[in-house]
This record gives sequence, C-alpha cells and structure tokens, in this order.
Amino acid sequence: SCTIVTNDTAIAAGKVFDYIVAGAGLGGLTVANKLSSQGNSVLVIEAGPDASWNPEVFDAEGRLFGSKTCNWQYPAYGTNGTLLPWKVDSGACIGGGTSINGMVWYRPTKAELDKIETLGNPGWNWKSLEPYMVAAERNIPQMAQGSGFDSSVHGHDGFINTSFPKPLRIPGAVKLYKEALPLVFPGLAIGDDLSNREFVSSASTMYTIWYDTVTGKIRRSSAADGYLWGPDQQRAKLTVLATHLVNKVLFDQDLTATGVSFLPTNGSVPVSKAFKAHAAKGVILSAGALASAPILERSGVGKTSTLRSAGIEQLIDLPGVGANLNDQPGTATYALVSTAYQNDTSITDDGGLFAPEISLISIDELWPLTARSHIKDITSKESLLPIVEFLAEAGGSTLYAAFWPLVPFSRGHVHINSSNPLDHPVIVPRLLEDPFDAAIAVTVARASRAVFASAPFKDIVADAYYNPPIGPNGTDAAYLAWYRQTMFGASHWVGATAMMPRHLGGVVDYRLRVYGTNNLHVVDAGILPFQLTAHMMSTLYAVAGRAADVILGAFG
Ligand SMILES: Cc1cc2nc3c(=O)[nH]c(=O)nc-3n(C[C@H](O)[C@H](O)[C@H](O)COP(=O)(O)OP(=O)(O)OC[C@H]3O[C@@H](n4cnc5c(N)ncnc54)[C@H](O)[C@@H]3O)c2cc1C
Repeated sequence: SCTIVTNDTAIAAGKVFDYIVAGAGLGGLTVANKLSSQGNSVLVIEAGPDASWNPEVFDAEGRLFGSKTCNWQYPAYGTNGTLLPWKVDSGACIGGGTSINGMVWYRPTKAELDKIETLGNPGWNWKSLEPYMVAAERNIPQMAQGSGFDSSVHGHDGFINTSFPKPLRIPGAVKLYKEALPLVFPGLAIGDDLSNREFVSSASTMYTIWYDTVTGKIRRSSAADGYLWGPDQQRAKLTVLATHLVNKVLFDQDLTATGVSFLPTNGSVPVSKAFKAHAAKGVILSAGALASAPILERSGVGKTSTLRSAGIEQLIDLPGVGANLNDQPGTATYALVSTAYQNDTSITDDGGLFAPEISLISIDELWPLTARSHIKDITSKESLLPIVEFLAEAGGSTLYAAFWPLVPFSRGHVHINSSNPLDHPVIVPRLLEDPFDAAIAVTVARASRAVFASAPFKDIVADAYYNPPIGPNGTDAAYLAWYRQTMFGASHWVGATAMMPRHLGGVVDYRLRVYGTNNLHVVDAGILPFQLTAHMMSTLYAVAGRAADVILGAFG
C-alpha cells in the first residue's frame, strides 16, 4: 500500500477523489498526508517534477542561492510596469519551497501568533498552533563547536528533521560578531538557540537538516522527505500527479467546489482540452502565496477589474484575492578582511547556506527612543517585536551582513493578466514603498557598517565600507538608492489569500474556506495576513497541520 507518485495524466483524468490538492509543497503535502491517513482518497496535482534524486535538492551544502533548479524564477515588476532586475525564487518541484529554501528554522513569538486571532480569526493563536509546531519537528541535538541548544523549544518526535550544521562555520568570526553586535544594537540578548524567543534575540539557528553518517553529508529535510517519501508515510489512498498544473477550480451552481481542470505543465495539451478530476469532499489550494491567488482568479473568484481584463466570468467578487502581497526586502553590505586573515577559515570560508549568527533587532535597538517620537504609537511594550533580521556572515575575502525589515508595511500584489495557466502571474512586490520600511532599511544598512568598524573587528577588517563604497558620511538618500538597486525579496511571501474578515479584504475565513464558496480551502503561506518575525517553516507546518484538522471537522 504505497503512495502513487506519477507523471501519468490517466491516473487522474475523469477520476473522482475525496479531496484534490493543488500543489505538493509544504502546505499541500502536510494536508494531503493527514487527510489520506484518515481514510480519504486524495489527489495532489503538482506543476513541477520529482527532483528528490537531484543532489541540488537533497545535498544541503551543495545548493547555492540563485540556482534555477526546481525554481519558478518568476519575473517581478515595478509599479510602472518595468521588469525588476531580480527574479522571484519559488519552489517548482515536489516539496515546493522546502526543496530549495535556505532551511533556517526558528520559531515565531507568542505575541504575533496571538495577533492572527485578534485580527478576526478565532482559534488561530499560539496556544493552538504551538502543539502542531512541536508535532512537526524532530530535533536532532548535535553540538557543534560554539553552539548550544534549548530542547524545550523544539519538537522531538515529528518528521521534519532539524539540527545545527556541523561543524559550525567561521567560529572565530562568530565570537567577534557576538562581541560587536551588542555594541551597535544595545540590548541584544546573545544566546545559544534562536527558537527560544522569550530570552534570546541573537544566536545560531537550527536548519531543516540532518547529518548522514553514511555519506558524511548534511542532507535537507523537506516536506517531501517528511510527509511523502518516508516508509512510515506511505498511503494507499494518496496519489501525487507531478508535472501537471491546476488551471482552475470547478464549481456547481451553489458554488460548491466539485473538482479542478488541469493539464500537463509542458504545454503539450491546449488549455481548451484541459482534463478534469472530481472531488467529492473538497478542493484545497496549496500552490503557494504566488500561485493560489492566480488559480482563484482563473476560476472566477477575485477583483472585478482583474477578471474583466483577463476575459474571465466573475463568480465571486472578492477584491482581496492577490492583494496584500508582502515580502521582506533584503540586501547585504560587505567589509574587506585584512590580508593576514583572508585564508583563516575560522574567520572566513567559501561561504555557504548556514549563516552562523542571526540577530532579531527591535526598534529600541535600532533607534534610541529620542530619535523616533514619530513612530512611538505603533509599538507597545508588551508586544515589542523585532523589526529587523540581521544575518552575520563571511565568504571569500569579506565579512558581510545580510538584513531586511521583518514586518514591512509595504504591500504589493499578484494577479493574472490572461486566462492562460501557462502564463506567469504578474508580481508587483512594491518593496520599500512605505517610508517607514525605507527608514528601517537605511538605518540598518548604516548600522551594519558600524558593526564592521567596531573595536572587536579592529585587526580583522581592512575596509569596513568596502561594498557598497558609501563612506561613514554617506547620505540617507545614497543609502536608500543603493538599497533599492540591490534589494531582493527574502522569499517569505505571504498575504495574497489572507485569512481575515471579508470586510478587511480577507480571502479565506478562519476555517480557511474561500469566502462565498463551499468546500474550497486555501492552505499555504498566502493565508498568513501579515509577515512574521521568524522564517516561515515552523509556523507553516503548524498552520497546515491545524488546517488539516479544521478541514476534517475536528473543531466543529
Ligand atoms: C529561495 C527560498 C529560500 C527560503 N528560505 C527559507 C528558510 O530558510 N526558512 C524558512 O522557514 N522558509 C524559507 N523559505 C520560505 C518557505 O520555503 C516557503 O514559505 C514555504 O515553502 C511555502 O509553503 P507553501 O505551501 O505556501 O508553498 P510551496 O512550498 O512553495 O509549494 C507550492 C507548490 O505548488 C506548486 N504549484 C504552483 N502553481 C501550481 C499550479 N497551478 N498547479 C499545481 N501546482 C502548482 C509549486 O510548484 C510548489 O511545489 C524560502 C523560500 C525560498 C523560495
């Protein structure tokens, strides 16, 4: 009784399943695993192939950022319609984003998960989600030099492996970073394990990895490893159809979702000849924050003007579809390491995916109180969340810092501009459009230089202002212009199918059901109404785990 994974259209065309899931990424595989474990027949349709055999996927050290393997590389546009210089990374094979991502794993805070509920989503809070976070994780304690961990903030019996990379990279530089960072960001709480959000704001982080003693390699633990491939995860009633994409959801006259139309991703079948598969109990969209909204729009659910210009008949007027899109705008500054240390691998190495020290910087640490009277209203003591993530790194002849505002106010959008599912969605990120986001960006960029110019790095750094070559007296305008030129999305897209009350622009209700429909759910990063102060996976595995129980009716 094995799960079927195939590229064969015939497995699904004209067939009936209890549930159909669009997308075999983090959300889709988590939900499909649970629904099929409860006796339901489930079809997952995934646009990309199975790439689990590819070392670029399973070898956690081998993948470089910017790799095109298993990556949609969507184009993105400015508000004036011009093509942006960077492409949007997004997982495009079984496992979705978890097959290509940076693997950083740490938890969000209680305060921000509780805010999801406050926004009008009963039952979605820390207390209800934390058990799912615990259930998803199998933490493998591994003590690398200079690292420590806190077992109370991890799960131990789940299916997604997390661990520290071993050995911890650049220990000499990490030691100096731990001395320098609090000098520039006073109050930063240096610790061992970033998942302990109550007491720690700067530490090493776990990654979704495990150390394979047979090959001596660090391997990725993706949603596919956790919820699809494992011998203990096989399901007689689960079918995954790869290399096919969902065109649209089919409805009956009561707007009950009855199935989907789908076709091979390679374009070998014209859209007019799309196949159909039928769902007896429901359809779940898990195509990710950038692709579920376009499926809704192709299905006639969305904003009137968008549907009209794509020539699609509107079934439900839902202006929030594709709106509220949000990602964190990142960039990096570089300091030149002095010649004497350029070959010292405790200071700098060939680079890699495992940033050894991540800091979460609060507004108090970024600006002295006196300098920010204009923004005091937006923060309160009891829920003071960090506003910047700061990754301390090294590579080649440089020490460098990558950073981004964590909870930006800027909002972009993603929409279709044709009814053809093979056309890319039009993504307009609008990063740093909000002046407060821009102010944070400029301030942290300056602060990053101060880290490299600080006393602990005196002997190590030859030029703290190496790249960009904007000196200590550079103007805010110069910093902002440089930031805008070099920035990229941090790949934490949320919000395009937000779970919020409909009158606020929500797309799904607190049962993750698309407003105005029956049995059509969305379970992916797009339902998060706002950005979190943690990388996505810990929260998303919990959201998807709870979503499966919501769909199964566990909460009445
Ligand atoms: C480069 C990169 C680095 C990241 N780094 C981190 C990190 O270090 N830590 C962290 O926690 N998070 C990270 N993330 C984010 C995290 O991976 C995502 O938030 C998460 O995977 C989102 O899960 P999802 O279910 O919403 O969508 P995904 O996991 O992206 O799954 C969506 C799936 O749907 C498929 N699909 C799309 N359109 C269709 C269609 N029409 N029909 C059928 N299938 C379709 C896609 O091919 C994909 O497989 C990163 C993401 C990227 C891209």
